Amino acid sequence: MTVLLTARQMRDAEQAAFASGAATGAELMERAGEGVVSALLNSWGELAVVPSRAIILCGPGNNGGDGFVIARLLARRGWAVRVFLLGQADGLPPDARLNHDRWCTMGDVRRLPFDTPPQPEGPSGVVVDALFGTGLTRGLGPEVAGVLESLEAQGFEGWYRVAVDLPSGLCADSGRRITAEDGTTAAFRADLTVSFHAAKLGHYLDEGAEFCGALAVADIGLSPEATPELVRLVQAPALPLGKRGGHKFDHGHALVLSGGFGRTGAARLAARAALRVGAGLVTLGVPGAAQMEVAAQITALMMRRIEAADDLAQMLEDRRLNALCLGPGLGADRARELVPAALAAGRATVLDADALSAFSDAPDALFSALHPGCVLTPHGGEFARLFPDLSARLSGPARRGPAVSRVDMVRAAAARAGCTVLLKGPDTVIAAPDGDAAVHAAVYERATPWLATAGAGDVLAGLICGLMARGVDPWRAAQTATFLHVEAARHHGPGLIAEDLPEALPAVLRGLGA
Ligand SMILES: NC(=O)C1=CN([C@@H]2O[C@H](COP(=O)(O)OP(=O)(O)OC[C@H]3O[C@@H](n4cnc5c(N)ncnc54)[C@H](OP(=O)(O)O)[C@@H]3O)[C@@H](O)[C@H]2O)[C@@H](O)CC1
Ligand SMILES: Nc1ncnc2c1ncn2[C@@H]1O[C@H](COP(=O)(O)OP(=O)(O)O)[C@@H](O)[C@H]1O
Ligand SMILES: [K+]
Repeated sequence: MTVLLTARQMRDAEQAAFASGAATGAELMERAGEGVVSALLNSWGELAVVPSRAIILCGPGNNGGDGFVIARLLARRGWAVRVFLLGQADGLPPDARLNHDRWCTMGDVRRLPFDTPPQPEGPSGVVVDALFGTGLTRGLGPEVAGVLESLEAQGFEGWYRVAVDLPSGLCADSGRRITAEDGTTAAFRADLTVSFHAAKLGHYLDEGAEFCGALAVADIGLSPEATPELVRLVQAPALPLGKRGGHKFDHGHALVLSGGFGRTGAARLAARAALRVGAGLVTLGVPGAAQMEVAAQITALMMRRIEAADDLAQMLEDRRLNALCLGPGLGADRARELVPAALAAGRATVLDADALSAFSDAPDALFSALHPGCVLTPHGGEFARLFPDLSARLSGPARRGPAVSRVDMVRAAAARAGCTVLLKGPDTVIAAPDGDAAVHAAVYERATPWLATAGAGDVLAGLICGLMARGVDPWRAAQTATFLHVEAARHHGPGLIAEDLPEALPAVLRGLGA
């Protein structure tokens, strides 16, 4: 399992290595520097062949210490290396000071902010940002911002930009830029970020991936963690997806509630996704006025007339209907009518879109009716309507590092709602009420910008519902559906519209050996 760490968890891993005698700080720093050098040589093969030049910006902590190691290793390979230090050598922590002093036997150290900004001194080379890593406590002031700006000036176009551990200015826990006292949010924009031991949450959440460029994680010989609060990175389905034979009723019967005439498309998309992901049967619950419209559009899907809460309650007397999806295209009035009846039936239930927004005036009434078999799938706007206080903490400026993150807020939301909450976005965060959290990030090699298309969220709700109909618990269904959703988008590629997602699933499932 791949996990994403906070700055604190990373420090704990380091301390555990010290306590067990597995490594010293100087050894870890040496391996960190080696990791950066080998990652940059791997990323840009020409640099491994012909020595190039580097400008290395070192900060006042151990991130700066890594920079001095990198300077030494590159100079040994014949590179022309210029080193700059923010602050005084006297103030460096011991391991960073040691590497500063070793570098000083090979070359000089200039002071930051620049007396005279560095010149490119050649058409290409590498700028290394070793200013701040996991120890960033506040925003970059105007002087550091000026330094970063000077390295984006004319002449540096052909230079690669590498961040050590994290781009300076970016929070390790949240992926948000920390705001300085003057209100600015400067951060280093990297082509490649090389982190150590395990990726941090900030590499995947929020603006993280945008500023990291590409991400490499170097092994520095620390042991895997065993703390319970770790956040998992979703990189595969949470369970095998093959069907083990049996009757259609052995794979569950999902019920997707549709909106009225002219508004049935969203529910039909969700229902088709539920069927494609393997639910044995899927029925659309449709108001009378929309029956003709739906009947003209469906074949394998079934349809039942559901006008009011009583109809739904009566239908749910059939225990074979084991998973519900309400929200896509449902309409606010119908949502207020049907959601309480659906929740009272105690089935596995996905609430999305209108089924969430309809309760923005009375979220507590919704929360008290929810049960652990539910999954809420808000996008950012729906999340803000149900959890305005939590959303506000994410939208205001982050003035201190580490800053509050999407994971913190979705965990709080899941605890409040008493069920699984999935906050959608390129960085989707899923949390269970017991504090378990997972991130699925459609970034780096999994970027799927074409998923930002109308109806994509309806398909996701249907996938979760379909998996729950198959008996998958909400926590694993939410993660697996998110993974399949992005896999389907990747399989289809540009030009994707929501209708394509269910149709791409067979190939995706086949590729996964289902
Ligand atoms: N943990 C590990 O296992 C390993 C860690 N390693 C490396 O260590 C890095 C963490 O080192 P670190 O803890 O010394 O923190 P770092 O990021 O260098 O900064 C702290 C300094 O910056 C200062 N400061 C903060 N914000 C500021 C601002 N805006 N403007 C100005 N100053 C600011 C802050 O000052 P203070 O807040 O105390 O006033 C303090 O002096 C980690 O990212 C990785 O690269 C590797 O060697 C391998 C193993
Ligand atoms: N840029 C993006 N990269 C990856 N996934 C995205 C991106 N933008 C949106 N998505 C995903 O697409 C879906 C959009 O859902 P939603 O906002 O509810 O839209 P709709 O209501 O139109 O269906 C979510 O699953 C979200 O995670
Ligand atoms: K850095």
